Amino acid sequence: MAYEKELDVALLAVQRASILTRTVFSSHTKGTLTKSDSSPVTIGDLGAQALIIASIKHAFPEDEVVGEEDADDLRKDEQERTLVWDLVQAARLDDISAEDKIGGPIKTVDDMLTALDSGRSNGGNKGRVWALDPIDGTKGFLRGGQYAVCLALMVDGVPTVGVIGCPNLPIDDQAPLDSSVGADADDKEGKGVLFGAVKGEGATSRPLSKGALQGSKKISMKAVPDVSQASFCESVEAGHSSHGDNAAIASKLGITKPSVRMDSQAKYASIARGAGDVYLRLPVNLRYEEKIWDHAAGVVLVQEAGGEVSDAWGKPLNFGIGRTLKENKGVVAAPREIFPRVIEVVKEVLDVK
Ligand SMILES: Nc1ncnc2c1ncn2[C@@H]1O[C@H](COP(=O)(O)OS(=O)(=O)O)[C@@H](OP(=O)(O)O)[C@H]1O
Ligand SMILES: [Mg+2]
Ligand SMILES: [Mg+2]
Ligand SMILES: [Mg+2]
Repeated sequence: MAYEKELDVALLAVQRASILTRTVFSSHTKGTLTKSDSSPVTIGDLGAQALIIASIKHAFPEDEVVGEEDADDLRKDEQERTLVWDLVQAARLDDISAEDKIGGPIKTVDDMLTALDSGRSNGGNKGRVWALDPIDGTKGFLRGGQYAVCLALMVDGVPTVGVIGCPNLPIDDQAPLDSSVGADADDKEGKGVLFGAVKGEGATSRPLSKGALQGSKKISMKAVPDVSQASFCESVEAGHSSHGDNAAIASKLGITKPSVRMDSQAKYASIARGAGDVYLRLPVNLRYEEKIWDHAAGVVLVQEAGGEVSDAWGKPLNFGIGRTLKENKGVVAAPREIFPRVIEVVKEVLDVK
């Protein structure tokens, strides 16, 4: 299979980082700081980024990484640095050969900071670049909702390998998708899914474990013969996606089921496994540039599960022009057969604004 080693390393790296994020999710100490754009970042985001970049750099030293976070805060704040270091040391896969494939534990605090700081690539459309969101849906992570650990390899600007760890999603791909999935989520028994996909090779899900990779199953989007029966997912935060426009689109499509609101790329994963059908992310503020790490892994998953993804005007997402999708506004994802109808209605709603 193409990109077999890349997929293997990405799955193990995300699995190990999820051990760390789960520790923080269930702890009172989340070490939350506020970033310059007033969004939150926690010791979970920082620790997960350090672990994943260390894994990638061990297996593929020449590859570049576009990561959401950096080490600036930890270099200044000794208390926060110690909290993250303790977490990073404790997060280990309990299968030694799996742990070896991703380089084993990070050796020193300096190595941790170097790894965390190695996600500053500007991306582009040449060569191999990983897009990393160590915790996507940080607000959901803090609120007790869905969050996801997301990693994608882009080759010449094209998302090619995508891995998403969702510690709070039910393992069962067919579990019904309703508002309870997005709210008051937990990572207890029966929860925790690791999704993977390679361009041209299909998409899979398996339980998130603490050891070697186990039991993968092929996933695919659900057939939707009647678009009015579709269910759609959207962001929890009204500032990230226009709930009003999303509702107008659903209504024009004849959809009567209420939307399922959940944080993070768990939305892409949920439609890719056929639990939901459509993901609508209509822009609220046209000046906002979507970040490549918020979409790259989810896009591979949906495409490989039988879906299509574009921006709100039906334009393909361009991942090869830097750290953001500056040529695109909004995101729409749906099964291939109903995608043209969904985009038609999205455009109608946007045109009358
Ligand atoms: N204004 C605006 N518009 C659109 N998107 C934004 C905006 N501000 C932030 N972000 C990004 O949204 C990421 C989380 O997206 P979600 O779909 O999970 O949103 S939500 O948490 O359900 O509200 C979130 O990712 P994380 O920071 O990784 O949590 C942000 O990168
Ligand atoms: Mg994100
Ligand atoms: Mg994030
Ligand atoms: Mg963030």
